[in-house]
Order: sequence, then structure tokens, then C-alpha cells
Amino acid sequence: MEELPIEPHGIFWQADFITPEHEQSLIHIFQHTLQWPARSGRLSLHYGYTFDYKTFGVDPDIPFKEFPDWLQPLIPLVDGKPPVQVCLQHYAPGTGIPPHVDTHSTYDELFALSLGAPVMMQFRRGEKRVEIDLAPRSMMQMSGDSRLHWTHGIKKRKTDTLGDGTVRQRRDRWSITYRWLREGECECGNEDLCDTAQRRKGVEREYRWKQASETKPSSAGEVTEKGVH
Ligand SMILES: O=C(O)CCC(=O)C(=O)O
Ligand SMILES: [Fe+2]
Repeated sequence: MEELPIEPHGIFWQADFITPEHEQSLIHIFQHTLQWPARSGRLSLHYGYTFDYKTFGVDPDIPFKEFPDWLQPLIPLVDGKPPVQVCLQHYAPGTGIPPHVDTHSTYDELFALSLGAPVMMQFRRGEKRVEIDLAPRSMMQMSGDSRLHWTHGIKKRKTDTLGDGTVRQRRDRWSITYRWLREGECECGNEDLCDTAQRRKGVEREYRWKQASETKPSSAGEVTEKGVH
């Protein structure tokens, strides 16, 4: 894979990860053999451990689901290891995914394979916005800054405007995201985006407040002030 020479840093790319024929056979399976949830919006099917939308981690109560036959040849290995969690998503035209970072504390490596129609993904950091055209059959890896310090999302809309001003209609798109579990804690320290940094900040805040109230019984005004910071 090659790193894209852009900001955000850390996006690695492999065009044509599979052939158009292979892609068509997968889309046929997605459309005709899989049971999708009966609702509108972005739809997800989970393999391996299941993503838990309450904790944004893996759901410990749902047993590991074996990867189906069609998924086996599409599994990337990191240091020889397959992902623990694979999510197939269907985006009908007009659907998207809100800007987010995949949970720092739970996941380490992150890959995404795009199938079907292309779509623009937006990366954001502060005021910065970078649009990346996710071409079908491309495999993307988000690592480093792109993984930890920028959010990524897909706007809910029916068209995308390309760099040259062309307006492109959205069509059905599928993505397969692959996640590996993090060993140890995330040390990125980004208090806006990292749940580990946020937890540590919370622990420290509570600890300081507790220490202050234990060692120096103070007026209600002071306690309130310490509680806020
Ligand atoms: O659809 C994609 O390419 C990416 C989806 C995504 O960001 C996610 O599932 O966390
Ligand atoms: Fe994501």
C-alpha cells in the first residue's frame, strides 16, 4: 500500500484491490443472499465480534461470528493477524455516516474496502476539511494522524461535487471495514477525540477535586469552583 501524499497524513491506499468481476459477484451476494435490517439509512452487518453502538467497542455478549466464504479472500492481515471485527455496510443514495473517529481505546488498525459507487469522504480537523474520493475496489488504511487526529464522515446527500465542479449522482455503495483490537492504551493524548485521553482527564479531575476537599475543607464556593475545572 502507498501513503497518499496529502494531509491528513497516514492514509495508505491500494487501488484495484479486487477485479471488477469479483466486485460484481460480491454485489450480487450482497443484494440477493444477505438479510439486511429492514429500515432506511445506512445498514450494517457484522462479522467476527460485533460492534456495540452503546459503548463503541466490541459487544462482549455476542459470540464471534465466523467470516462467511465470500469474505475470506477479502481479509487483510496486519502482522500476519486477521481483524477481530468486520463490518459490511450498505449506503443507499442519500445516506451517510456522521463525522467520527473509530474508538481509540478499543481499536488499533483500521482498513476500509469500497465497493459499488464512489463517494466523497470528508476528513476534518479543527477548521480543516479534506475530501477524499473513495473509488470502488480501493482498500484504504487509516493510520497515524488520519486515524487519531482527524474525524471522517460521509455527508448525507444525493450528489457529490468533484474537484473540477462536476456534480456526480450518488448510487449504491458498500464498504467493508476491518478493525483490530488495540493492545495497551492509546497514548495520543487528544482530549477532543480520544476516549482514553478523556477518561484520564476525567479521573485526574475527580482525583484533584477529591484531594482538595479531603485535605482542605473549604467553603462551598471553592468546592464548586474546583468541581467545574
Ligand atoms: O464506509 C466507509 O468507507 C467507512 C465507514 C466508517 O467510517 C466506519 O464504519 O467507521
Ligand atoms: Fe469510521
